[in-house]
Amino acid sequence: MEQEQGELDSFLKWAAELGISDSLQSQNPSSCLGHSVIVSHFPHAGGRGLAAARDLRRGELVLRVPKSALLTSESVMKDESLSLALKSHPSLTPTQMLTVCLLYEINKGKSSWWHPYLIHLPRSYEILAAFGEFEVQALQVDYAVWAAKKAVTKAKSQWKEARKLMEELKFKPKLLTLRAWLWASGTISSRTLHIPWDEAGCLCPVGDLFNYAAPGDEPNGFENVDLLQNGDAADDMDAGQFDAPSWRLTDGGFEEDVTAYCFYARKNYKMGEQVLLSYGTYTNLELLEHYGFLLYENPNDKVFVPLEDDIYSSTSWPKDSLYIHETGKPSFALLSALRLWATPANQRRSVGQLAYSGSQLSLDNEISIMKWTSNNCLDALKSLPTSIEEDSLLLSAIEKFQDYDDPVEWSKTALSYGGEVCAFLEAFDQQNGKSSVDLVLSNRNRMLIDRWKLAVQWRLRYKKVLVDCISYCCKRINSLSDQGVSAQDGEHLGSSELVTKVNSMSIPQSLTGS
Ligand SMILES: C[S@@+](CC[C@H](N)C(=O)[O-])C[C@H]1O[C@@H](n2cnc3c(N)ncnc32)[C@H](O)[C@@H]1O
Repeated sequence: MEQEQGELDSFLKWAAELGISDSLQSQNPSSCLGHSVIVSHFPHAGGRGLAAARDLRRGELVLRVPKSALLTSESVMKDESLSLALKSHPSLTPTQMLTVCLLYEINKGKSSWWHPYLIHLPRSYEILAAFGEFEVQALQVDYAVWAAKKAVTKAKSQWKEARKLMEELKFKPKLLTLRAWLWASGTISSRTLHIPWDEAGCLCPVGDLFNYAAPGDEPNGFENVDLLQNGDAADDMDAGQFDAPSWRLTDGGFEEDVTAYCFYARKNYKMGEQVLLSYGTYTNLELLEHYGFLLYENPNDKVFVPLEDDIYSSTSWPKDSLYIHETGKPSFALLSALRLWATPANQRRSVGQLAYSGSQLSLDNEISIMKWTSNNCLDALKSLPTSIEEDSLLLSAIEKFQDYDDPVEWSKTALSYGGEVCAFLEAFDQQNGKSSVDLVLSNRNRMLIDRWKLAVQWRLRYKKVLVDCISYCCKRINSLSDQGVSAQDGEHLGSSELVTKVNSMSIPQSLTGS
């Protein structure tokens, strides 16, 4: 513990020497922090992060990192032999190049200029590309499994393409492995910030200690520079957003006039509160893919359910706009597409304009699409191998495993759960070639458990949104039926049947955050 603190202190001193500072007025030579922010620990919101060192006002500059302190391909390539070697591999992407640059610096060990920074990087990452087959399958939902497989395959092929260059650069054998590549690309994916001169972005000492909060919580109109390294600007198709001015979603960016990366408080903070940064607008699957975590409450989450082919073909809305919001409400485009689809084909043209503008077409039409949507969500839930209750139990079991210090106790408890827990232990033993009892406490094994937990959390969030959607549809059906016009008996019956089913699907408190 003392050693850790000592290393952190020398890192902050090194950073101060490079001109990194959280103060515009005074420069403290022994630490770059202390005036606006300090390093702190937030076990339930990202682990290590930055806390307000005093009350901060929204818009205040909280950290400045000069360009000369940024680790970019350009800055690492000041090394001539690396620069020459990279030039002979022009087909590598900017991100592959930055990944090689990072490993190149790691390969130098203590002699790397960035050594004081590099030793504070996390040991491992939980991004999708690092998922093993077991964790991939634990996601259960087809499109998530597909995204994870794609991420794994992409990482492998990028590593293979870069291997020759890394051999030419005489990397230590350990740094030539896929595992080292996954670590380096995890670092790049989860920590780089946007810079205008390199699409791979930069690693920003100290600036990469800000944890994430989704954009949208702070009052509208906070304008600042952009930092959308992996992300896209909000592309939600909901009503009211079409004409929204493209106000920026982030709170930090590279500023040419001061040649530095600057970070601002996105809202007022009380002393001790965690100062958060918005890296961009992400769904939970995207957060998992790029950053290796997800949010219990993510206003930007989107859930997709399988739709019939003729729904897609009866509308011009893009497929990725047909989703369900975190609240359970179908997206604007999904409602519009369903309203059109539920209209007889020969009448669609006449109601098209109304449907695309987001209007309800008729009570009958609205009730039928609500009913269809709730049934479709129920079918999607039933098609998954485990229920919400089972996932909740499994999650609490995984949480218990994470707390165990005694491997024998761990494995005894694990075996008593059966099902997916036993399958995990088997997969785990196969991967390690040893018994899980011997290995359970190692960091690597804790990491496997962490990834499995994330997969279960993700699918549980998915299921909860479907349940909320069913609830939403039921309420709509009942309120439309209460309007008294055109509601058919069967429909009311159907909706209460759905409500009963919905009520029986409980959501664990740990996940709802309540
Ligand atoms: C730029 S780093 C932030 C600093 C990081 N916590 C550290 O210790 O170096 C981004 C990583 O922090 C973690 N993180 C950031 N925000 C988070 C949040 N709201 N919840 C959970 N983990 C978060 C994720 O592991 C993510 O990949």
